[in-house]
Amino acid sequence: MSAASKFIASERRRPNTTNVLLMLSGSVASIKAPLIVKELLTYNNVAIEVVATKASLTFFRPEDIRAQSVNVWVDEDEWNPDYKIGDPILHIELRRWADVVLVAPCSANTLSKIANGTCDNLATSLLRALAPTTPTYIFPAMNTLMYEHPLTAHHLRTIHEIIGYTIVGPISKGLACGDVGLGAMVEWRDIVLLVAEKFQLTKISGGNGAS
Ligand SMILES: CC(C)(CO)[C@@H](O)C(=O)NCCC(=O)N/C=C\S
Repeated sequence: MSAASKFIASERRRPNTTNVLLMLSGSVASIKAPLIVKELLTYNNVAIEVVATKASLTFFRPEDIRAQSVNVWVDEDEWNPDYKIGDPILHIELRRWADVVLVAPCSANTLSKIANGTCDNLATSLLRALAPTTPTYIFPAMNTLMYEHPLTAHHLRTIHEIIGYTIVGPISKGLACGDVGLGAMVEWRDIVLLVAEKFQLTKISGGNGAS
């Protein structure tokens, strides 16, 4: 039984739940992924599925997310040798399931793929099949020199104007290579707050409230 056949959107929907699809790409900022997941799970009625590009796996440990009972889907989960017509297709099922998509972080490479309609992995295939009506937030994260490259502005303009994605950040701060400048992903807490506000999420009550 392939991993993909385990995910059928219609079987995964729960009433009054916000389905958050977190997409990770090959920016160092993917180190923040477990923190984003952990914080999202402090809210009521939130379900999370994570889609990781191959390059993003350099920066975080999937078990740090799977340990929180959240799936981390990778390219290998999409197709398997016994695929047959009629089997569920993972990027389609995940696209059907998502109420909101966060590309956090969005690397220069994934940004380029999105802007050009390239769909050569699970993440970009999902975005390529996504309805423009699904709120999608792009969080660029790259070195300043990459961010200031003319193609970055072109790609950002394209995905905003043609597809309608919302671009959030980047911000200026210390970068992975020691540079300080524009290109850092917005703070992971602010990513969660954006979703919480947009979907009027409420914090799970109880506990010592120290979260
Ligand atoms: C890595 C992190 C999250 C630490 O706070 C922040 O610097 C950031 O988003 N950087 C953008 C990615 C980066 O730095 N790229 C690599 C070469 S500079």
